[in-house]
Amino acid sequence: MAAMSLDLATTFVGLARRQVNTLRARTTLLPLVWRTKPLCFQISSVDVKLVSSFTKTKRRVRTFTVAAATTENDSSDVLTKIPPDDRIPATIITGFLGSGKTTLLNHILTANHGKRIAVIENEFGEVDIDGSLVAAKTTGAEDIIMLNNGCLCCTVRGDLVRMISELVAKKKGKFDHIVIETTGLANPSPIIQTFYAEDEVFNDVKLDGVVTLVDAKHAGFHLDEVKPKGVVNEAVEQIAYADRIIVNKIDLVSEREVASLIQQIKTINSMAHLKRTEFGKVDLDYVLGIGGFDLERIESAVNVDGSKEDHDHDHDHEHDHDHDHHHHHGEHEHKHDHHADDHAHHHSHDPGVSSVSIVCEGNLDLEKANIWLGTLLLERSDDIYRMKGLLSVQGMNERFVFQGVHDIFQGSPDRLWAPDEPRINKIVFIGKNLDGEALEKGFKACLL
Ligand SMILES: Nc1nc2c(ncn2[C@@H]2O[C@H](COP(=O)(O)OP(=O)(O)OP(=O)(O)O)[C@@H](O)[C@H]2O)c(=O)[nH]1
Repeated sequence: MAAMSLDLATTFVGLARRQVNTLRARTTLLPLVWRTKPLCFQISSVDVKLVSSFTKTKRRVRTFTVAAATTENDSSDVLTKIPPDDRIPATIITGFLGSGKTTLLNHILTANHGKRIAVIENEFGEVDIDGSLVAAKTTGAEDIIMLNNGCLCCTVRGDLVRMISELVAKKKGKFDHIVIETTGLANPSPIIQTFYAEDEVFNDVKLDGVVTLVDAKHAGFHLDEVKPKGVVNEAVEQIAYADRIIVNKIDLVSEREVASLIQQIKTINSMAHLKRTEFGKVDLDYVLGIGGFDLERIESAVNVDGSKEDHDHDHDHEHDHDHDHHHHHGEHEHKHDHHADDHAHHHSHDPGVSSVSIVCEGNLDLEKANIWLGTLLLERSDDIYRMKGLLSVQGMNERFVFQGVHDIFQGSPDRLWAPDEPRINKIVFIGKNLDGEALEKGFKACLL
């Protein structure tokens, strides 16, 4: 048991916001509570359970808490008992039209991984399921369900909830993983939010990750496409929400084109791991069981020191791979990356969506950090697509980790800081119209 016994300042920040466009319009009051408890902490997404249960109340109050396993007296509303997270993992496969989603799905279904997979495929209109999913017959995927009367991100979210609930009710124990293939025009955000906002889903299924296929030949065109005001560029959104990006169809383009595309992708999303491939051929553990929304895996996402491009051992390239060119220590935002070769691209794609990293040593004043982050969510949660962070809070012996998708926020103490470990805070934001300098300034103002 950790010896320290702190009950750090508890700050409430009232947040009111308009919900994202695709969800019901609503006003939300969000008290943000950070606390540490003296006993061993368990990281869990249970705090989101708290979130989702609150969404049922008329005045939608959400409590973001540190969840800790403790039997200590506690009169606050902080959740203190965490059940083990044995929910069924679900993976969203997204990507623009023709990028290779079904090809990847076939690869997953035919690969030898021992997992029993239930598939939910979302296609517009009539489709020949056996035709598109050639692997369906041969692999005996536990269940293949079609959603073909609309797009998952728009009209059929309710259907998705029903299907998942039905799958769980009828087949629980008969499959190990759910894979959902979206249409090529889907915006992943409302699909992601379904996993948190709907109790029927949340109780039994946890979102494992968002895998985005990118067509190496055509993606540049779609990313650069200027949409009318207020219309999202789906290709950009699909990359922005990804945990894993697969740059597919590299057989159709030159190395230089791939490198340039990768650079462009990284300005949008510096958090995701990225792989280049042909016909969706990636290791299965690259796409399944990735824990993209797990607090215990925050570190790999916020670690901006190394390249996030993963290389298969059998896939050697002689050229320079255009690894991350992140600016460290929070000095700049990624959208103005000054890599000479690729400079032109950074100003051509939707300039609104980018990644900002802040890396900064020091201890945070809890109250200030609470207010800063709370206010940021209050004012900007529509624009903040995803965020992940690892913080050093004054007086707290553990690292504090958090992740968020728009106004959904999970935070928890993580492992103890090692005695000689530098107290380095790391945060990555992905979103629209992010002002890297302002974010860094706001963050630094919270340091002691
Ligand atoms: N040359 C080449 N073709 C590919 C590759 N991956 C997939 N394809 C082909 O590209 C076409 C589209 O692939 P799909 O897997 O159907 O793409 P999708 O994203 O599911 O397509 P939609 O459902 O229409 O959005 C198919 O003919 C595939 O065989 C690749 O790496 N290289």
